[in-house]
Amino acid sequence: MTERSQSFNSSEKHVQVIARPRPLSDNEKSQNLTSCLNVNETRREIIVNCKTSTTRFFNYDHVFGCQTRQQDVYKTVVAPIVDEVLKGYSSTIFAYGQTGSGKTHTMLGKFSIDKLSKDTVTAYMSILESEAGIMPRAIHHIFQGLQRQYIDYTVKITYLELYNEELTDLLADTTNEQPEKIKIYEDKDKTNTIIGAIEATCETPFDAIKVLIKGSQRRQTAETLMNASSSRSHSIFTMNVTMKDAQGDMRLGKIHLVDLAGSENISRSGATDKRAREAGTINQSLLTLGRVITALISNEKHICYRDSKLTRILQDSLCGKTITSIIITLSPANEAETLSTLEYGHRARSLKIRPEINQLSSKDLVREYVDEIHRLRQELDIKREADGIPYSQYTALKNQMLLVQTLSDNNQTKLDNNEQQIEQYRTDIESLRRQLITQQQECRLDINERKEMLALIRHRYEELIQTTNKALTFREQAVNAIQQLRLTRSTSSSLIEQYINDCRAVGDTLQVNVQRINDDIGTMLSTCSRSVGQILSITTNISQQMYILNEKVRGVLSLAFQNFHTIFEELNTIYNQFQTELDHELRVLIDMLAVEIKNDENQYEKNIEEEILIKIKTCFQEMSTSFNPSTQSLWDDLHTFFTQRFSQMLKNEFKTLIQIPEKSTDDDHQALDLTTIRDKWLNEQEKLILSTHSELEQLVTHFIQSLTNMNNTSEHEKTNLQNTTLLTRIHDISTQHGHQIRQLLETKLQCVFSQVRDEYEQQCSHLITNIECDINQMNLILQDINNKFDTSPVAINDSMSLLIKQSQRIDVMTKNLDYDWQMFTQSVDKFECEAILPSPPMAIPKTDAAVKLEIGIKEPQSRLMAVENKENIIDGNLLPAPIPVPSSRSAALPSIPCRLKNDVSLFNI
Ligand SMILES: Nc1ncnc2c1ncn2[C@@H]1O[C@H](COP(=O)(O)OP(=O)(O)OP(=O)(O)O)[C@@H](O)[C@H]1O
Repeated sequence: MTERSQSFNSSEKHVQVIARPRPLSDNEKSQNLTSCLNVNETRREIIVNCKTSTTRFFNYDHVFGCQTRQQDVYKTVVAPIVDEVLKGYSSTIFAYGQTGSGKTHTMLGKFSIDKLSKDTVTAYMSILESEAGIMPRAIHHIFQGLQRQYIDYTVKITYLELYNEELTDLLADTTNEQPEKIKIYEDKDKTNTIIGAIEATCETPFDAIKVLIKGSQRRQTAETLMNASSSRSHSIFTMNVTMKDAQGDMRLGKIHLVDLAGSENISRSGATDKRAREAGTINQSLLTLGRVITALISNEKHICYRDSKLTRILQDSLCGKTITSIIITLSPANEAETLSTLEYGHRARSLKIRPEINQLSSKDLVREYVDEIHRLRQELDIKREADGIPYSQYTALKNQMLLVQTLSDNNQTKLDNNEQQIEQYRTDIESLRRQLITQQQECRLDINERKEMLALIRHRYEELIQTTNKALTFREQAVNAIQQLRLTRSTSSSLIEQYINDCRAVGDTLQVNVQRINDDIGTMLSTCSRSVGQILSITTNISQQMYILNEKVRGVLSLAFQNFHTIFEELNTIYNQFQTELDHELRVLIDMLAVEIKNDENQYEKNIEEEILIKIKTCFQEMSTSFNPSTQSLWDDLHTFFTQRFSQMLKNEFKTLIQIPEKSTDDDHQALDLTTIRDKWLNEQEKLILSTHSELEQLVTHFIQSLTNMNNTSEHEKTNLQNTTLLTRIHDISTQHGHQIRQLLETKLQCVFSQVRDEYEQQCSHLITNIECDINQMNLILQDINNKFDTSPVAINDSMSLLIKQSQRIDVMTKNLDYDWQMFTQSVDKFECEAILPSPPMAIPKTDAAVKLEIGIKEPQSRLMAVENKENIIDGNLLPAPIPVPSSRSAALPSIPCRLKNDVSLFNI
């Protein structure tokens, strides 16, 4: 047999006592208090480790550990009792213990009042939460059982508070200023009935929960030192359940859930004055309860129920027909109170009970009602007698009553007759009722569904209301925010307008400034472009000037070269003339010698003749040899001299020209001393001419010396006649022609140099003037640009960059000019090398005397065959030695005029 089923079927039982200690609170832990309890749940035993006395052991019907969950307490202790209530038993569950030991926690639990007050459905759902106590769980359990087991039921709840021996209806309307006084009425059966208390009829568990919430909120609490929210009152939550099963049997179930006030004594709780009274009263009630329990245990005749309202209300619960349980709650840190509570519980456990089911059939009910009517009549008689009604009247009344009774008896017969009819009707009604019940059940199910739906809708509605409230709050906040925004916007818009105006003003100023700057830049740009144009025109001008100069230089050079050519032609002519004359004289001499030789032919032996012929031939050969190199050397010297002079002259001239603009551009502050340069140049030219003159003289002297050497060589041949004559002739010729050559050269050179000098002077002065003019112009432009930059600092950067670009371009142009000049110089050098060299002397034509001399020489030669030298005699012509020319130049040596004409392009710059 299970624990649940075995509990109340036996005839006699004792009051169930359950012990439930709570864990140490944070406050107790902070005070380093320790638990005096040990719990053995299996053996249902509590061990108290007493500090002052020996260890105490207590056994109960159930013992829970301090960590036992609410649902386990309910399941173990309360659920079996509720099952019995649903069968029609009455039951009472007390929570007994000192303040703060956990009575309210066990009975109501952390069934948050705030939570409950807000949302009933949520509260109801939280019944099954871990911290919910016995009351909400019992409500849920009872309604579940009723819906499952019975076809009809009513649940009525009363919720009373006993405070200071004053009963308060916790379900009464608080707005009613004069609430109805609650009285306890005791009938002749010594049964106490409470009159004036509201019985809340609950159709659904939600209604019951609502009632519980309402009562709990009203429950009066007071603060003591021992518990911050101590309950100083007893609360009695009663559920009366009338159940009707399918057979029509009625059952009356009843459950009292009693949360007693703290059981502590006054001194230890610290209560004083009013609180002391409260505490005293509390203890008095509990003492009475204890005394009642003791009396019941001792089977005393007189049980002092009437000593307190608590015992009067709970009289039927204590008298034995009710299933009674006491849950003793324990504070483990308080040894004395714990012991007191444990002893109280232990004593209560001896209380015997014989629970009876409260089941009534319809006949029993009718009989009960008839008995009740009879009892009431008797009471009325006694009352009337007590109130002094005259007996005659009473007799008359009694007769009347007897008459009524007779009539009643008659009627009773009729009634009995009718009763059968009624019984018949009842059977019919019963069958109808069954049908109705079936329909009702269906409807109930439907209603339940609808109720659940309604509950859900209500839940949703409440949520909606909450949301709407939130939305309204939010709307208000939004409206406020919008108003603030509007305010801010109006403030901001004025500020923004002001700001825009300021910006516009600044913009206008900026525009004006930008316009001015643009104008300045435009002016500067136009100035710069003008300057650039001017610089370009200057550059072009310089280029033109350079080109003109170049052309002029080329003309001068051409003229000079023509002059030199003429001079060389003349010199060549002179040379030819001299050569012819010399040749002529030599031939004359040879003829003379030949005549003399013929005359002396007889005087000399053949051997001597041959010897003399050899000697003569050698002599002429040497003469010729010594003469030709001399003349060749002379031409070489002349060529070198002219080449050097002319080249140097040209270089100096152009360098001077080029240095002038360079100087002027590099240093604007240095004045050009062109006159000094020019004078210097002229002096140098004069010096050159003088040195040329002296060198020419030296050359002529050298020439004469060469001829003298020739003479000496001739003398050396010991042919006095020949030598003397030849020497004399040669000397004469040399003197005469050397003088002529010298004079001619001097004249021509002076003429050429003066011409060249004049031309150069003119061109240079003209060119320098132009360049000076251009430079001045450029300086002016630069000055102008500088002034512009000074007045318009904004455009400095652009103009500077432009200027830098211009100066870079000028640099480039200068470099180009320099490069062109170098090219030009190189071209001139090349030209000099190619053009200044005189053309080689032409072959000397043979004269008759020469031919004769040659034949005269050749004949003995052919005879002798020993002394013939073929190198210098080719095809019978006597050739002069070739002019030594450097090999590098010999490859390209065209005639001077042709070269000048063809190479004009070389001088283009
Ligand atoms: N078994 C338990 N487990 C955890 N906490 C508990 C337990 N019993 C009680 N408490 C806690 O102890 C404190 C006091 O409990 P409770 O208010 O129920 O005591 P009480 O006996 O009803 O006091 P009073 O007589 O003053 O009303 C509460 O904070 C409660 O949550």
